[in-house]
Amino acid sequence: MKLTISLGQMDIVPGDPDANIAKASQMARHASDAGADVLVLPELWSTGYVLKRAGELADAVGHGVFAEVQRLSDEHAIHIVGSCLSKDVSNQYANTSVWTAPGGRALGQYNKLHLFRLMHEDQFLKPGDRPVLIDSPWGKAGMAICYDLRFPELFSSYATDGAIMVLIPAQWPKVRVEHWKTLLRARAIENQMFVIACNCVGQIGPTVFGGHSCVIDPWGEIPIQAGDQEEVVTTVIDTDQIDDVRARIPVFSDRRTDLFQF
Ligand SMILES: NC(=O)CCC(=O)C(=O)O
Repeated sequence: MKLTISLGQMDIVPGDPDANIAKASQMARHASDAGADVLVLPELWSTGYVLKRAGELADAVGHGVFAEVQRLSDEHAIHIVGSCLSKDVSNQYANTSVWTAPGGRALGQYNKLHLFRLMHEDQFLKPGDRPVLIDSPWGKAGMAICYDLRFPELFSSYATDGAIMVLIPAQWPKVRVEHWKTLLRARAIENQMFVIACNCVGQIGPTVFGGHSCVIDPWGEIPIQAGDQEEVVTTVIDTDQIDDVRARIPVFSDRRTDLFQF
């Protein structure tokens, strides 16, 4: 099955949801004009890492920025995935990625499992308590956010549970962009699935973000990779490629499940 994906590599305006929603709106229009089925946005794209202002900037899922995304998804008939600051009924904050589908519905939501201490997430946010696999119209899709990329067991659990792709919104600094590229490729190759990752660009405080948003196929090839500027890039993937790669090198059948847990 063919799936057209756009990555909206945004230069996030810190602490200004209105400015970022305007950018997301332009990106959704651009992606829709390019024929995309799914638009992926970065991690915390509506606010950036201004976690000290979570009380003012976080929204309950379904409200505020999440409702704006639903409006964009309906208007442009496009699925949208990206993470924003959320709050729950007890006013606890999380880094939440929602898969928003046209027609006024969300297919699922995921709270970042591994909080990134270097950017103080552990001081402000509550970690997620479970992996989330979305039943998308193109097959099962695992949800991950940025630092989660360093934890291969999350990706291997998704693959074992039938994922054909994992979507990763991120704010990954330029200084470690080689880790970003290497880990994304490794996760795709070792799990023989598509890895779809959207980073941001620009600078927030002292941190410069690395861009290089990309889609990686189950063989480790990179059909599309952005540079280090704000842009929307689009590519078409064929989910049937997964069966071809898994037939060529049957790592899932060859796993030593008698020795290791997956
Ligand atoms: N926002 C993040 O989770 C950043 C993760 C990161 O930079 C890393 O090196 O890992």
